[in-house]
Amino acid sequence: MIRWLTRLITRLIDNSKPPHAEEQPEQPGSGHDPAQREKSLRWLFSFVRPQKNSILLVLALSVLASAMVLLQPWLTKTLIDDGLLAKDYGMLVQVAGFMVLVGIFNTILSGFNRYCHTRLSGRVLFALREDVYQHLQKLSPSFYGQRRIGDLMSRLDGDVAQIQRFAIDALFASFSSILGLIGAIILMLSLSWELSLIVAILIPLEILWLRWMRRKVELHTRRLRERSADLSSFLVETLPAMKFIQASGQQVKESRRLNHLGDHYLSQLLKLQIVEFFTQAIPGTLVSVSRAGVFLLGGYWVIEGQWQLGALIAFSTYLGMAIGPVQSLLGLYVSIQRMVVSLDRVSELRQQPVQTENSFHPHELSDDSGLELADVSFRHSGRQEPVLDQVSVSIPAGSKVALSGPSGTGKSTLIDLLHRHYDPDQGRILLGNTDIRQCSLEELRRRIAVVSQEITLFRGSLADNIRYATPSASDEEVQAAAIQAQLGELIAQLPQGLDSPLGERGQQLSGGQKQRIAIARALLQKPGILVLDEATSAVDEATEQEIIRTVDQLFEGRTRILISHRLSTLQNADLYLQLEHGRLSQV
Ligand SMILES: Nc1ncnc2c1ncn2[C@@H]1O[C@H](COP(=O)(O)OP(=O)(O)OP(=O)(O)O)[C@@H](O)[C@H]1O
Repeated sequence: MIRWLTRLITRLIDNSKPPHAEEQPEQPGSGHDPAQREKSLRWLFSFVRPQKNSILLVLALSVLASAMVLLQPWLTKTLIDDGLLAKDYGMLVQVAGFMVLVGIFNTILSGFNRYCHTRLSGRVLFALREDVYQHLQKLSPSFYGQRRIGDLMSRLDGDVAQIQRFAIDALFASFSSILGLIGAIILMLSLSWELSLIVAILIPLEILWLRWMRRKVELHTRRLRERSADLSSFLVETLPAMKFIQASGQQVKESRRLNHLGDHYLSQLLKLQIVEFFTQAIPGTLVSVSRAGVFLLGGYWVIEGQWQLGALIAFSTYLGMAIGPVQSLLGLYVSIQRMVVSLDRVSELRQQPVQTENSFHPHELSDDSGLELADVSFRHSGRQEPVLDQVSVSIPAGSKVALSGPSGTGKSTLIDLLHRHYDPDQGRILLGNTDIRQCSLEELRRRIAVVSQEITLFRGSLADNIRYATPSASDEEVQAAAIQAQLGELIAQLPQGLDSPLGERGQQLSGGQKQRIAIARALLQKPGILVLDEATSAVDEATEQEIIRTVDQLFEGRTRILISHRLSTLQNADLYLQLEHGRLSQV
């Protein structure tokens, strides 16, 4: 069933490229490959399938709701022809009473239907978003280095919601439309088959028109989604940098940029609205013409006494009911185009290759394992020069290593390779005797704690931030790690001590305080290898010496790798390594 549906939709949308496609530079997420689309649609329906029971319930409710809607005009017809015109008071009271009951039942039904529908639709939305987010969690820093965060947000938010709207809302809308259409046609035929022909002429005309317009809708929707991503990117980029913008006196320039982006978005939105207006306007006009035709011909029959007034009123209501579903089905055809744009954009993220896969059968690691780089070469994608060129080094377990080298030479990249954010192009990295590609990623990253220059802090208390990588740590352990990392003074200053909230990204803390939080985090992680990558650059030399003494004391017997441009940080190491021009040498 799902396969049939995905094929049908693929065929509906892929029989031609959008206009001017050849003039457009290929955007990420603007794929037109039918096989790819079918795969994306199958992925989409994999979130709908687990909701089978809820779907059946909502479908059953929709059948009932459609029956209630179809009943109303029939009751009106009975009221007019058998009650009013036949002057039958009993019938009049009976039908009026029944109408009240149907109305109450309809209200209860539609409230319950809406509740079930929202629940189902929300479940699909969150499952979809979670799946994409989980995939994004596996992607390497190079992916994030190339992408605008605002664009990713726009895909995860706006595009996923657009897809969900189609996957659930539009499918139900089409189901009730088909039901309503079938019911209305049967009742119209029973009233007058001659007048029913009018609907039969309308439908092909509308289909032809919409087939022609849908390509334009797709093109303009794609452009609108891109403009929306531009706006999100702007906000994501500038809001966290407000202090810098103020210090540089560039507020007016940034406001102008926002205005400019807003104008682009608005003009694209208006273009889309114009296209959608014409898409709807022609079918709307055809409906008015056909309704007038029914009243002319049917009215003539009533005047001539060949037909009853109630039947004409009921017929024209059913005509409206038949045209409504036809239009919403054709509208669905257009909304598929909108959904496809979003599906392409989200699938493009979902299909980003994961560079470092987790091992299926991870090897055990021991805590006192030495580290070895054997002929390791690595080049960042898009760069000519390798960062590491056949690097080999052996670091015995428990040693203190000083790693230095000019800025931009690849020290942090080397650490990223240890953490498997990337895998070497050539060579192997061994922990103990195990290639780190054969370890569990989680275990590897727990065993190698990296404290870097850029400290990530989240909203939450100081304690929550310290135990981020070790959520099971007790309050006492958190307290001990904080004191060891020289955070005692900060804790004393904060109103609620360790439980004080840090605010967004810890903006109220100094650089040195943030670094000490990161060191406390690493202490709590109890790693076999600790890497301090310029981790103490934001504290004065005396505090730095104090932290390094503490680290040496606490991590005695464990491997420590210190990266710094300050010579004082690198004192008393067992091994001095210098990285330059891709080569690692002992000094
Ligand atoms: N994701 C990436 N994509 C492409 N190139 C990158 C990426 N990350 C880093 N580089 C490049 O790799 C080289 C090494 O960068 P890296 O950050 O490892 O240097 P570093 O020695 O740690 O520098 P610093 O001492 O200034 O922190 C630089 O030329 C940098 O521009």
